[in-house]
Formats: sequence, structure tokens, C-alpha cells
Amino acid sequence: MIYTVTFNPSLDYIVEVPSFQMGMTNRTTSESIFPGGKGINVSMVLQNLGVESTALGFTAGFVGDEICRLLQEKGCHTAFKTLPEGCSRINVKLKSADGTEINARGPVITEEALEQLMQKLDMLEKGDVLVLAGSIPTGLPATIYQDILHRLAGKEILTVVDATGNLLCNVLEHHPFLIKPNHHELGEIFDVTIDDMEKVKIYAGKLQEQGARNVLVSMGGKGAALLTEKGDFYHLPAPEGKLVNSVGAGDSMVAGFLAGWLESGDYAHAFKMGISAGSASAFSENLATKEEVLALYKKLK
Ligand SMILES: Nc1ncnc2c1ncn2[C@@H]1O[C@H](COP(=O)(O)OP(=O)(O)O)[C@@H](O)[C@H]1O
Ligand SMILES: O=P(O)(O)OC[C@H]1O[C@](O)(COP(=O)(O)O)[C@@H](O)[C@@H]1O
Repeated sequence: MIYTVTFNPSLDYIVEVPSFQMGMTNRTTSESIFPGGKGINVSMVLQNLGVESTALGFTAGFVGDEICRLLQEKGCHTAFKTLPEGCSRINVKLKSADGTEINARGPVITEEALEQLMQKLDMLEKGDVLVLAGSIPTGLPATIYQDILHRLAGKEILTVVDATGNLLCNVLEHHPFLIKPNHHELGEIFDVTIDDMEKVKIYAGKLQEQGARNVLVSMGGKGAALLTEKGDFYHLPAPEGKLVNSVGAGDSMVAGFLAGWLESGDYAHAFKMGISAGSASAFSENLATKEEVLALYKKLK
């Protein structure tokens, strides 16, 4: 079974504000609401691709209830821990200024709730897949993903981590199967600007030296690259299409890669499925459907 963990789920409130002006009253021309948070998006795209998973993590308040309701409506399995206080976050995304977003901090996770998640994760068995994705609410240490992987060490679980900064770097000693920084996040780790493929390869290699097995680097509209544990380096430009909503493109890429890997054990296929799923989500209002992913896959070299 695949388990995704989202410590900090959200409702993504995506608004179109044609000419956003700071310091002024701005008005929207469209609004949509989707369940969000990185692990949740991975679960939803896996579901669209016909791959079952269970979404774990923490929810709180009426926003948390709505996140669960929307996921269940989509047919996703959920087993969130409800927090006693606070409210899950609402993240605001400005569609017309792509990439501009305000992501909230999220509710406080109690020690008791955290221990309950740990106990759930203790049940994972050989062959299971664990996806740890997204930021963590304030108050939790940047070692939390590392602590989880430490607890599961030796169980032969396929682990995927999509996180930034120390949260990501701290897990590398546990040899995650896959990490997926985007090129900005990769650059921030080493305090460099990643602006060409040579640098992608060099700095992805440095994360491998620190312990990552496979490093998938997404580059938005410029495509993506994969440095595998065998030392193969693949890179592809993004397929052509009209950008509609890039929220969740990175998470879709993780889901596409996983689905492709699990069905074939072939890195080239998994990589192409990742790019296709990322771009198919970027080209649609909602997260990518299977048909949209496969249509782009066919066009890739
Ligand atoms: N503007 C775009 N046009 C085409 N594909 C895109 C675009 N933005 C994202 N994608 C696809 O989604 C993948 C992940 O996007 P990216 O923005 O790099 O991830 P993240 O959301 O994690 O920063 C890219 O590698 C690409 O395949
Ligand atoms: O956990 P973080 O880093 O705050 O990010 C959460 C946000 O990222 C998303 O998961 C989208 O991520 P990507 O665009 O990187 O795929 C949103 O659904 C959510 O609002």
C-alpha cells in the first residue's frame, strides 16, 4: 500500500485577479477551492491514475472537515488524525500572477497526535511506499521526517520525500528512494543559482553523495531532470501547452513518477510519467486525469 503523509493539509483558494495591485482593493474574476497539501495532491493524482493510496496526516476545524469530505468524495482513502484545537489552513494562490501564493502556518500538532501518527506508521510493512511531502506546522522540529525514517529503518519501505531546506537535507542519511526538489529549492540548499542542466546534474549529484538514491529535479515550464542511483541522467523539456494552474504540478510529478515506477521498475518510463503528470496538471484547472497524462506521455520523445 502507498501511504502519503501531509503534516499540514490545506484548502487551496485559487483566485484570478487580472491586474493585482499591492495596497489596493483587488477583485477576483474567478475563484476555485481544492483540497491541497503535497501528500494529499500526490494521493489525488495517484487515484486519478488508478493507483490506491491512503492519505495520512493531521486536520483540524471546519477546514479540516472539508478537506476530508472533498477527498472522500473523490474516492481517496483517508486516515487523518483530527487535532483538538485550531484549524487547518487555507492557502491563497493568485492564478493571474502565477507562482504568487500565501501559505499559512497551520495548526499546532500535539505530542499525543504526533505519537498516534508514529504508531500508525509503525504498522507499515516491507513493500509499502511512504511519501512524506510538504512543510510542517510551526512547533515541530526540522528533524521530524528524519525521525520517521529512522523509526522505519530496515523495514524495506520505499520512501519518497518532497520537502525543502533542512527538512529535506536531514533525511538524506536514511537514503530515501526519491526526492524531488525544484531547481530553486536545489539552488537554495547550496546557495547557488541553478540555471543550466550541467548545474542540475552537479547539485543533484551532491544530494546523492549525501544519501539520496534518485533525485528528480523539476524546473517548472522548463521541464525536469532525473539523476538515478545507477548514475543515468535524463532530462526533458516540458511538453508544449497552455499554463492554466500550476498549483500541484510538482506533487503530480511525484505521483506520476511513482505510478510509472511501480508499474514498470523502469526509470525512463517513471520519469516520463512524472513529467507528463506534472505538465498535465499545469495545463488544467484541476489535477491531471489519467487521460490527460497519457495524452502528453505519447507526445514525449
Ligand atoms: N508552465 C508549465 N508548463 C509546462 N509544464 C509545467 C509548467 N509548470 C510546471 N510544469 C510541469 O510540472 C512539473 C513540476 O513543476 P514545478 O513547478 O517545477 O514543481 P513545484 O510545483 O514542485 O515547484 C515540471 O517539471 C513540468 O513537467
Ligand atoms: O506544504 P507547503 O510547502 O506549505 O505547500 C503547500 C502547498 O503546496 C501545494 O501542495 C502545491 O504544491 P506544488 O505546486 O509544489 O505541487 C498546495 O496544494 C499547497 O497549498
